[in-house]
Amino acid sequence: MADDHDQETLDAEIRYGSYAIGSFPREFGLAGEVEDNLKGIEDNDLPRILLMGLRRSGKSSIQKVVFHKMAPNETLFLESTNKIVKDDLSSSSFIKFQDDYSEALNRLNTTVIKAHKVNPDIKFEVFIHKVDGLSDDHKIEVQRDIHQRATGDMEDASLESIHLSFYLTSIYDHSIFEAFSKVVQKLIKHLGTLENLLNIFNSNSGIEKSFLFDVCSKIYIATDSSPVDMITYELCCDMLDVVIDVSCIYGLQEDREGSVYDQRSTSIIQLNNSTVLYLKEVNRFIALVAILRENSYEKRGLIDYNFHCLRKALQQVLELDKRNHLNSNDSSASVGENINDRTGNSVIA
Ligand SMILES: Nc1nc2c(ncn2[C@@H]2O[C@H](COP(=O)(O)OP(=O)(O)OP(=O)(O)O)[C@@H](O)[C@H]2O)c(=O)[nH]1
Repeated sequence: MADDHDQETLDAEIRYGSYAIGSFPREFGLAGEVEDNLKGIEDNDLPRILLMGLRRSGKSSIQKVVFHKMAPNETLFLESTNKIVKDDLSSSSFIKFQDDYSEALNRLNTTVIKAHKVNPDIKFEVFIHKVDGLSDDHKIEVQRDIHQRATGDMEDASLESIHLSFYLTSIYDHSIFEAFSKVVQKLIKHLGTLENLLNIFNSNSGIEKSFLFDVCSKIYIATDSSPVDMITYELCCDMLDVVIDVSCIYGLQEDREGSVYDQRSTSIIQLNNSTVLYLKEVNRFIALVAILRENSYEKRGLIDYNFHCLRKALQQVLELDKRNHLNSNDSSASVGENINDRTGNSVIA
């Protein structure tokens, strides 16, 4: 796919052999465990997210900020990457935000058409990146324009069936985490079940909003069915940061042994606006973070009990997925189906 493009203007790289391993940097001490978890699953079976975009469009920065906790301003010193690797699985496309994005749109169009020919099941996610310098009105205008032009190009090529999803992103706020969350959620087979479980938990516990977080990356892999607003998501991300940071400082033994996040990880933070943040460990990689009103928190025993039931149910779903996958050798399934199966099994569990 990349062979036909000019290396100066198109850089396609596989950043992650698998989402799971990529999302747990080794310094976090979990990569080995994830690898153990994935034993028995062929490398070829793992889902891949391919980041593509023009030179300096921000691909390395996104990877570093989302998965390696790099501070956004440190990305200013990142050097250009010169690798090009071809791959035909699940794909994400990144458009660098610039005044004239015609070149990026042309590249997007060519890439999508070629990739679709190779594999009609590829999902395309377009990140309109570096929008931090734009006003809110301008952002909407740019998104509408890019959406119209990109889908118009697809129609001209008689490929109306290709669905492009668009996200406005920046590494300087939580928009990149939110966008990545939505991309990853499309790869989760049992998303509906997870969502239902969270709905039941919320309604029986007086909780307003709850998220299942991939602890290391702060991507949320599922939430209840009420709409997500950015402020709530940011608050939950901050809660997770606080818990991990405090654990890093006070939770490790003197020889720095042990994990900063384990089954004892739990935290309640009461804010001065009658809101309570509630965090609990679900498994080695996933945490539940919920928001509730102070008066609902009076029934803490009930919430803890409901969480206990939720945790068991979530673990069953994740375990079931993993077992199903390991038992399934159906090589005839479409790539899209495989991606979903795999992710539900091993990537998130
Ligand atoms: N304002 C702003 N700058 C960004 C954002 N994301 C990345 N950048 C900057 O864009 C520049 C290029 O980022 P890289 O991550 O190196 O881009 P790349 O696409 O990996 O570049 P190549 O490896 O050359 O293809 C860096 O100076 C980043 O700090 C963003 O969301 N907003």
